[in-house]
Amino acid sequence: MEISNQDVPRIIGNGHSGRKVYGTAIRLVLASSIAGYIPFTMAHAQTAVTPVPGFPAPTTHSQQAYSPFDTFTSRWTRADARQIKARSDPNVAVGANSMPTSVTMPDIPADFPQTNPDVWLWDTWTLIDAHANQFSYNGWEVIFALTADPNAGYTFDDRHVHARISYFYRRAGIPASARPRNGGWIYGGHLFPDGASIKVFGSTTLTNNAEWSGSTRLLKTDGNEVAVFYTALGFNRTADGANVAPPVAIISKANGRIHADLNHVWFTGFNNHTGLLQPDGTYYQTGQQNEFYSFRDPFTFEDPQNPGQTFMVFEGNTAGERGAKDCTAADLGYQAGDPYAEDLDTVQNSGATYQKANIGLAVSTDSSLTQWRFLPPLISANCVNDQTERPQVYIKDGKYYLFTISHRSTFAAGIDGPDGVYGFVGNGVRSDFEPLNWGSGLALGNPTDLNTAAGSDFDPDPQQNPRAFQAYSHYVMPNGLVESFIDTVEGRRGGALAPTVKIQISDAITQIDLSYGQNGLGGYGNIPANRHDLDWQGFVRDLLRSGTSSSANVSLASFVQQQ
Ligand SMILES: OC[C@H]1O[C@@](CO)(OC[C@@]2(O[C@H]3O[C@H](CO)[C@@H](O)[C@H](O)[C@H]3O)O[C@H](CO)[C@@H](O)[C@@H]2O)[C@@H](O)[C@@H]1O
Repeated sequence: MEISNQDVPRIIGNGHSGRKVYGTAIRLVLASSIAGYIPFTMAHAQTAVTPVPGFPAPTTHSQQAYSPFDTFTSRWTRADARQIKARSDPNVAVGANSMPTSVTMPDIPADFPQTNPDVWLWDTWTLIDAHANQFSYNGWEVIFALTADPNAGYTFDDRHVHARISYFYRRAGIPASARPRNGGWIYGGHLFPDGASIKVFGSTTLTNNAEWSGSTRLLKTDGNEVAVFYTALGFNRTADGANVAPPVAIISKANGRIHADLNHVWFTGFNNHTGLLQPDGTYYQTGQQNEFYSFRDPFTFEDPQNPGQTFMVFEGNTAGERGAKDCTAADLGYQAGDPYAEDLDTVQNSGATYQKANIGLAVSTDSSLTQWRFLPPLISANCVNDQTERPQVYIKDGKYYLFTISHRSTFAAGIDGPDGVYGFVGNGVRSDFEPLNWGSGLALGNPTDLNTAAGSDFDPDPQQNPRAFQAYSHYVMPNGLVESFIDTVEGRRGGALAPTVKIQISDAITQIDLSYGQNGLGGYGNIPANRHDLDWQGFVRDLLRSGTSSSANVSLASFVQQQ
């Protein structure tokens, strides 16, 4: 039986709470199914999803767009997240709608190169404009990364409380095949002057502070002023590293200027750091509500559907007391009569109420981007996952993708999935987002046991599964290129840029491009600019005039002459 959109309950359309709603209507197609419960195959928006035997059907998400200022928050439900396992296990998910390999990052070799032997680096991002185009500056590609000192006496896992934002640069326009194996990034040093970022905390007493992720905007594409949006972290710790109070997290901004000559790139400014946002306890959980709260990782952008406004997405948690048993049937997201649905009380008593991530939204209220106002979250993952980190907005073919990274360890009881990048698609910044890839959300995960016929779970046992944590902090770049950093491969710790991979993105489906690089693995740290600032041509003229004839400069010159 088919029902038209007139018959669909008012989850969509202009009548819903008087909200302005964007986009097209949906159709539900009912079909016969297993086990005699209300049978259906969904044909919402574009993706048809058939339930996997033994698993629930995913939640119906219309992809319907709402105004960014609306109160609608989409849900990544338990019914959705259970699709990760349902559709990953080749023993279960055979045939259509399964994803045994299409969302798995290829194996990184254990002999990977360090990006720089003198620094550990992890979360990495690029110099972008308001639409996430990646700019070179005067012929140099520039990246920013969280870094720590491998020789300072702390462990790789304790690096977070010592994190400083650093920058790296390399000549633009040279193909990955002509670069050194480690990508050829030159370490530029810490981005901010020593002692500058702690000023955000004013007179608050701290034992130490750190700089966490992370995005950098070239404010005018024909200028050199940049704004760094980052998370200032303040800690009060005992000598053995225990927090005596919840860390203070302040989403902050500092402005500076980029400079470059024929030999190097450098920055000035960044002396004044402005705190922009701290959680409000209404939409976004505070440290008082939960000492393990997450509030960080700002990413700013302009939305073509709402010209003149600058928005920010960030990582948050649903406000309220830690562990409060207030997940709802909608957070679980099961269809009526689904035999594989869970009981709400059982879920809440499992400890899942400690996992309540969200992706937050804020809007700037001044032209200098120093005043911001919270808007309701875009997505919540109540009773599903505790951390939706480093969110980004990615617009392609008129579709709005929200990508976010998450860990296996932060999924709620009863849900399993790999460390990796998860994604959601809608028709606007605020949408009823459909989790990518058959409702699961998984866009690109680390290799797991589920990729082998013998596998049955995401067991990170290093013997069976030495690459379960091979890479993390994936960032999706123009043209579907995805960069990340190496965490652990066969027990070897990384702190280096991972090989770039490429995903094909088409509506609600993503698939790794195995024709990219060698069997899907491109160059280590292949993070190319897709735009070049206006001085680029002049810079290259100077370069040619200077007679500098290193192989890199010759490659650059020949590349430019082809443009
Ligand atoms: O360094 C803080 C920034 O890093 C992010 C994203 O990578 O948060 C990561 C997080 O740590 C986990 O991920 C690590 C891999 O990067 C892993 O090595 C570690 O074992 C994990 O705990 O850092 C905090 C503090 O540990 C934790 O809550 C996160 O999951 C990003 O969100 C931060 O800005």
